[in-house]
Order: sequence, then structure tokens, then C-alpha cells
Amino acid sequence: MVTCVCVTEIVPPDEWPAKGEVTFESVSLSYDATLEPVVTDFNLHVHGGETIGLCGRTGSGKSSVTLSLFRINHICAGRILIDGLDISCISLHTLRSRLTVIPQDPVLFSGTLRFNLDTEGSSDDSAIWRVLEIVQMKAGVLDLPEKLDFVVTEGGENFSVGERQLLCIARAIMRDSRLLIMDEATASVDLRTDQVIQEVLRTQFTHSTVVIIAHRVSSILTCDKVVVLSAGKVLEVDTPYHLRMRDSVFASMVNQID
Ligand SMILES: Nc1ncnc2c1ncn2[C@@H]1O[C@H](COP(=O)(O)OP(=O)(O)OP(=O)(O)O)[C@@H](O)[C@H]1O
Repeated sequence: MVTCVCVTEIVPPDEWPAKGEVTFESVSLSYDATLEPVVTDFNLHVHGGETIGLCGRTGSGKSSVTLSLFRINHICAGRILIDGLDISCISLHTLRSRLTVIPQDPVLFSGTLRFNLDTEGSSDDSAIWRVLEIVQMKAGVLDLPEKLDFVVTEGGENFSVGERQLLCIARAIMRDSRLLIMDEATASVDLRTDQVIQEVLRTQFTHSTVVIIAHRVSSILTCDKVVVLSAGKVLEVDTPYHLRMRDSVFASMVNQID
């Protein structure tokens, strides 16, 4: 497979990606054109609206695969299509502005809560309160004397990791993101916050594609599809139900938590 060298940049329509369909075609990835690929011959088709759980041992390639959607690492072979468009033909600015990533330890913007949730200032406060309610942070924000004018300190240090993830998810709801990549927090997130995150992902993004980088298999048991990675290759891909029904690596990972 030869890497696509785009002669002409594609300017996608404003609504792209409307479906959130993702196709990896024989993709190999490296962190530098001079380095060996860390992911090789990766093939995966994700239908729009599906929830995908990526799991595998540390270093298996979960982050590398998801970073490639933002072209943070180097696609040295194959191509990645989002809603049918080859992402190497789309400007970095456009590509990165249309996808949402919730990192393990999100950094919030310095500014008010209102600005953090509605960076373009295009929504009214009632819409912001509605999403705060969805992520179960409305009561907490109502308790703040400044409410939506509360100033988030640099990076968001006055919120816990879990609250920062919830605020980023709230922003994704505001933006109606059709492709959301969630890197599950490994830092201490309390059980309640963890449950809220999982519930919101399951119920609020029914028309969006959600890719979860799972550090605990328990978080991806209800996904539509699970991909198990090993040494930069797809080891298993199927529904969690079918993987658990057979003698799979995923089943053994799940059995370890029982
Ligand atoms: N910035 C980088 N530069 C060079 N190699 C990297 C870089 N980041 C990751 N790698 C290498 O890529 C391979 C896959 O790592 P990756 O972080 O994608 O795995 P992972 O499954 O997400 O791991 P973890 O669960 O620990 O986050 C590993 O061999 C790793 O050493």
C-alpha cells in the first residue's frame, strides 16, 4: 500500500464529519519518518454512531491509533478515511477542529466556565446550563458565587481530573461532535464520576462515533465493538458479547476482573 500524497487539499463541507464513519486501510504509523512503524497494517471499519472500545497491554498502540486521526504521528502507509475523505488531504487546522478528544488529564482553558463550554460564544446560557445538568455538574456550578462567570485557573487545576473530563464532554455535547475520542482517565476518578462519564457517553452521543481508549476493560463491556491490540496490530475485533463467548484475549481480560 502506498501512502496517499495529496496533490490538492480537500476543503470538507461545514457539517463534516456528519456521520463519523472511520476507515483505517492498511495503516502503518510511526513517530518520525526515520523511525520504524509502531502500528503496522491496521485495518478497521467503524460505522457512524458506533461506540468502539480499544484495549490492549501498555504499548500495544491504542494511543498511536487514535492520535493518527489527528495526524499527530506519521501515516507511513495506507490511509485513514473519515466519512469517505482521506484525512491526509485535509488541512491540519480543519481536521483537528472537527474532531474532539478528551485526554486522560484534560487541560481547561484559562477563562470563565461559560467560555470553556461555549468557546465561540454562540449559545445562550440556558443551553450551557442544560449540558451542565446532563454531566451532573449543574448543582456544583450553581453553588459557585460567580456561577458561569467562575474563572477556571490555568489548565483547570481548580477542578478534579474527573470534573475536567466531564466539562470537556459537556463542551463536546455543545458542539454536537460526531467523532469523539475518549482516553479513559487512569488518575484517581471517583466511582460516581466514572459512572456519570460512562452514562453520558452511552446516552448523549447516540448519533456520534465514540472511540474509547480503555485502561479498564469494565468500561467497554457495553460498546458496540471491541478492538484488542497487540504490538501495533489488531489481535481481535468483535462485539464484546461474541468475544466473551469464545476463548479470546478479551474474555481472559474480563475474567481477571470477575
Ligand atoms: N512519542 C513517541 N515517540 C516514539 N515512540 C512512541 C511515542 N509514543 C509512543 N511510542 C511507541 O509506540 C508504541 C505504542 O505506544 P502507544 O502509546 O500507542 O500504546 P498504548 O497502547 O496507548 O499504551 P498505554 O496503555 O501505555 O498508553 C510503543 O512502542 C511506544 O513506545
